[in-house]
Amino acid sequence: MLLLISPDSVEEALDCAKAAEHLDIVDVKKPDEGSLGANYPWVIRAIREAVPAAKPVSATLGDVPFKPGTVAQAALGAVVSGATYIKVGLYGCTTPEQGVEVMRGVVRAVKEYRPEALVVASGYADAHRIGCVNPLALPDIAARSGADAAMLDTAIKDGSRLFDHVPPDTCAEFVRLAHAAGLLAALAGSVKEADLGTLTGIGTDIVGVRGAVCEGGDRDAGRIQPGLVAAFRAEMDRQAREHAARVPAAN
Ligand SMILES: O=C[C@H](O)COP(=O)(O)O
Repeated sequence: MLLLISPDSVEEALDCAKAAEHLDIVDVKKPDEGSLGANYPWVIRAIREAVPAAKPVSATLGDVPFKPGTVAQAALGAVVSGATYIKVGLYGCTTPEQGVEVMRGVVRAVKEYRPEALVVASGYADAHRIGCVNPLALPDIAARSGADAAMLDTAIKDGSRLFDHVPPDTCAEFVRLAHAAGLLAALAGSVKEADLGTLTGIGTDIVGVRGAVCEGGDRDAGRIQPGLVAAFRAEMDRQAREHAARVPAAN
């Protein structure tokens, strides 16, 4: 399982760089503009320069409306700025067809510029609270649009967590559907160390985290702490070892 950490500024990205050996993807966002809030192109560029070249930089395009042209143009902005994972929060899409239309535009904009970049279609575990597409529709939306990964995060960061809205069995089904379609499966939403055993067990490819590695567990007021990133990674590695010992045939 890969660890994606979401700094909100160049300063926090430098803290991530100090813990670079413990993380896999640096995910640029602007949490004060929403759960998948988009940051400025110059911040993406500066963060790309601040973290080791071997670590991919991801950028979120925002909790986007159903405006496929607008979102495709934003996607090009993110990839030109140096991101090689492009994450789209399908906030304003109420049907799978709308999601596919938005994602097709993003995939074309990104892949025409940088074919090896990965496109991530993200839905929301608490979709029922905001009226957007069902979490289990995401793997199909991602596959039909040519994206590389399907993801879930929480839209409303009020302390409720991924498993409060999408229980582990349903997350397992999400991962199964993504893998059956040849996609990576990414999960996030106030994930804590205690969730890592379950996330490992169901075969999650990428876990996205912010609050759990911020001072005081506070994703808004707290800053990312390199020591917390290292501790989170140590627990991930411990869970991976335990899982491998339990299910040797799968490894
Ligand atoms: O993509 C990952 C998210 O930023 C997760 O943030 P969170 O752990 O604070 O919910």
